[in-house]
Order: sequence, then structure tokens, then C-alpha cells
Amino acid sequence: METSPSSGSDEKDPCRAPLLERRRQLTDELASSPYDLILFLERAVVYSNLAYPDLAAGDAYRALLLTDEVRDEGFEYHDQAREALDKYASEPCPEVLRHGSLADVDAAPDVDMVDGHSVDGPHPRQQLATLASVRCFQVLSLSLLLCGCLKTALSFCERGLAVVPTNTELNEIKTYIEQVARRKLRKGPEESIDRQDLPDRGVVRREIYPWNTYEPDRFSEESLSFLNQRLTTMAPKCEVRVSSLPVLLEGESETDGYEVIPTCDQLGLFAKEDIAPGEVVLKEYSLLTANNRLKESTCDACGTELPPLSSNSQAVSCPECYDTVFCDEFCYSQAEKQYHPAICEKEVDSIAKDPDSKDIDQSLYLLLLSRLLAMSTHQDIHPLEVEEVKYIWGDFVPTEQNDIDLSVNAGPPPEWTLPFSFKYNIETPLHLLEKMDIDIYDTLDRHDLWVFNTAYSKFRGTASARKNPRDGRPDVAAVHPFWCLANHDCDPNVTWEWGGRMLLSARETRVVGKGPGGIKAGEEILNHYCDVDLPVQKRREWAQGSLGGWCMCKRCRDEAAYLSNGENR
Ligand SMILES: C[S@@+](CC[C@H](N)C(=O)[O-])C[C@H]1O[C@@H](n2cnc3c(N)ncnc32)[C@H](O)[C@@H]1O
Repeated sequence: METSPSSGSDEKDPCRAPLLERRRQLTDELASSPYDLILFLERAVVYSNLAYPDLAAGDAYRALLLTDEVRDEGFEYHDQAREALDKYASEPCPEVLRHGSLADVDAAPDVDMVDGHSVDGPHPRQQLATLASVRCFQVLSLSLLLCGCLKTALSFCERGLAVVPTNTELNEIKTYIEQVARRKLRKGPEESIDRQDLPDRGVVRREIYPWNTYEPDRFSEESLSFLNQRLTTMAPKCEVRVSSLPVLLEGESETDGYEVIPTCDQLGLFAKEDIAPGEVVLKEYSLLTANNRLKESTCDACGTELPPLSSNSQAVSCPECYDTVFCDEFCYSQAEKQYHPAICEKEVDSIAKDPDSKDIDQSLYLLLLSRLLAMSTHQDIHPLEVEEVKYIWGDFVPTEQNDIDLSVNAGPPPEWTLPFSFKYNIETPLHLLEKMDIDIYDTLDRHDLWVFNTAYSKFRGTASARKNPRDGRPDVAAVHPFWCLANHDCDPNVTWEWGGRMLLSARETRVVGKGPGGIKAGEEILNHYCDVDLPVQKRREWAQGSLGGWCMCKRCRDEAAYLSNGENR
């Protein structure tokens, strides 16, 4: 059973509380009736009303898959989906299907159904499945349009129109999609639009969802002592503490020359003892890694480049699925312990591999999600409870700041920040789970879309990637949950290197003033996420895209204030 933590935004907006309660009820009902497509559709509508169009699309897609299950006897969950729908067949049409001109569907001719499955007669169940599929197409196309995924929105809209060409809502949605496409592509009303040019990536809310009970209080004694206990072997001279960080600004500001600037509390890594120049600060092993090459030459577990095969190579192949190679016995045993049995011989190897160059980043994040799902499945815990992700901060924005204000005095809409696409957030993760022989309906608690989105938020702020030296394309990525606790500074006191283990070492010399390196007890470990040789403007542009705002570290502020004083002289 889900509990709903109270959310500040509910008090501000009384309409949200009943919707959140309805969402909770429907989620509980789905836990006991997981193949009920009507419940999924109802929850999709609640998500739409709560302004989570991505989550609405996720539920409508599961409902659509279930309509296929109902229709096709050969499908795996046919019996369960049919039985769940039969509950509604003898009753008046469920409320969620009585929408606008949806009743047209009853009159539709012996419909040649979605995905080419034909209806085997006018059985009420089949009619209901047809009606439900059209409702799914409506919710999917409108929600994906709102998420900025126009190409996929249009394709679902057209699939719906193929079933009921005169449906008013679908025709309206098609017009909206075309209007938005014209605006985005700067096309006049008479100019034709090439479907291939339609944008298919958007942004959605990045937040700790009001019902997410998995996020720990990262500042509590309990969390800090857990993290510090783990840190003793990796970084014996460091500790995790609360750190006061500059608030990232949206752009240039007058505050560069100020002594005091706004700050916020986050976590950071601090030296407990003096650390000498060149000394290793942290050495971390993580197998939350990803590789997007189909024929990879890296260890499946730690991502290290494998040495050429030779008689003294220590590389080990899994004896069951021979293609999976590990750099040595240690990595193989760790993989066996933490994730590999969940995907061994499961044909997941080719998913998201060798992507188009425009999809490289999304494919790497998807492969990290895939590893996380294998870890949680093998360890039999919720994905957000996996130690490697549990304590990561996902740069979440407060729920109330993400909310859409529908009042007449509303300001501009909020800027959502989590990159989203139908393919990488909804379709492929579900496909991957199916390949892992996981029932995507019966495990909703662990594999709901909001769980994937939360994991993506965490990966996006913390994963490091490595470029392939042969063509410069990023092809390996990893999340090192302790390394990523060290905050960024453009005058870092450490350097980092990832090759099987993530290594942080104290710098021999500092960037600013070329002063001596080394870190004194009590000082914060200052990492660098960008190339610190870039000029201040470029570093700040990088921070805007990567940290989510203008870098306000001392070096950036000093350099920017110096430049602007020069201009004013
Ligand atoms: C890899 S995490 C660092 C650890 C993080 N502070 C925590 O509490 O887990 C990166 C996030 O920390 C924050 N951060 C790191 N360096 C920063 C800096 N120099 N100024 C402001 N925020 C910073 C940003 O929110 C960034 O997205």
C-alpha cells in the first residue's frame, strides 16, 4: 500500500489533494488488479489533471498494450487482461470511456483493429477494448504533445484516427499538433511539414513526486552516518557533511562583485585530515555502468577497456552467456552477486546499442537504467532502494514550483527540466523489462514511470562518460555515488580519472595563482566537472547546461567581476 507524504503544494492548491488521493486509490487497486486497463486509463486521466502529462502517457501506453492482450489469444497476458475487462462488460460503460465523441466508436464498422488485430465479433468485451484503445490514443497523443514529443504524438493520433476517422477529439489533437509543429519549425500555414523534422524530445517535471516515499532525508544523522561508514574504506581521510553552495543563477547578475551571495544546503565531501599533494583522496568501485557499443571491448561490470586477448589475459566470460566478458574474476563475482543473473541469456544485449549520434546521451542513460533494473531485480529490492542511487540528489525542483497555475493571474508557465522522450522513458524501459521476463503489470510498484524518471533525474546530474578514443563518441558511462558527492569548483583541489576504479587525487598545484596543492583538514574536496582551462564565459555556459545554472564559484565571480570592471573603465 502506498502512503502519501503530505506536500506543501496541496495546502496551496486544494484541487490537488483529492486528485492525489484518487491516484493513491487507483495505484492500490492496480496492485490487486494489475491487468485492469480501465484502472490504468483512469489513473492516466488523474495524472493529466495533476499536470503530469508524461505519467499520463505512461499509463495510457500500458492500457493500450493491455487492449492488445485482450484481443490476441496468443499474447502472454491474454487471460488476465480479458478477465479484468470482463468485470466491466456487463455494467454501464466506465466513466473514463464516456468522453466527448467517443461513443462514435460503438458505431464504427467491424473494425480492423489496432496493430492489425481484427475484432472477432461484436462481443461487448471486444467493443470495450476498441473503445478503450481509442481513449488510449487520445490520452497518448495529447499528453505527448504537451511533453514536446510531437512526432510520436502524431503517430498515436493517426493510429486512433485509423480506427475512428471522424472522432472529434483526435481530429482536434491533430490540428493542435500541426499548429505547434508549425510554430516550432517556423513554417507558414501553407507550407508542408516533413514528419521526420518533427521534434520528438521534450522536458517534464523533475521532482520528488508527492507519493515518493523512497527518498531518504539526506541530512539526517542516520543517512550521514551510513554514508560515512561506507566512505571509510574508499576515502579514509574524508567525510560527508552538509555543504553551503552558491545558488545557481539563471544568467549574468550584478552579484559577481558581492562579498555575500545566496547559498543553499547540499551535501559535499570534506577532508578530515591533511591530504598531501598528489595523494589519492578517494578510490571507488562501481558497477552501475553502461556501454552503448554492441561489440564492446570493455568489462561488463566496471567498464574498463579490456586488454587484447592473450595467454596471460585475466578476462573471464560468463559460462552461461559466453558473450559477456569481465576484466577479471573479481568483476565477474561482483556482477554475479549484484546483477548479472537477472539478465544472463535474456537477449537484452542489443537494446539501445550503437545509437544514432543524436541519441547517444539518451542511450547511455537508458543503459544505466537497465543496469539499475537488473540490480534491483537480482537483489529483490525497489530500484530506488539500490544503494548506488538511494542517496543521490537528482537536482529536483520543488513540486509547487513545477505546478501549472491555471488561475487568471498566473505568471509564465514553469520551466520543467527533466529531458523526456516516449522511446527512452516509456517504450524501451518496458521492452527491456519484458526481455528480462519481468511482468510489467504485476511489478508496477517497482517499475512505474515515475520510478524511471526519478532514476533518470539522479543519473543526469551525476553520471560521468568516457569517449571512445577511435571516434570521440561517448560510449561508456558510470555512476559513482561517492565520487559524485564532491561538488564542483573552477579552482579544484583534486583531479579525477576513471579506469575501472574512480580515482580522486589531490592536485599538485592549484589552477588559480598556481599555488601548491594539497588539502587541509576541514577543507571541502573541490572536484571539477568541466574543463577548467576554458574562459569564464564558456565555463558558465557549460554550467548552465550541466549544473542547471550560471556557476557562482569564487573563481568565476572574480574573473567575471574583473572583466566587467575592465569594460566599465
Ligand atoms: C554531483 S552532485 C554534487 C553533490 C551534491 N551537492 C549532493 O548534495 O549530493 C552535483 C550537484 O551539486 C550541486 N553543485 C555542485 N557544485 C556546485 C557549485 N559549484 N555551485 C552550486 N551547486 C553545485 C548542483 O546542484 C549539482 O547539480
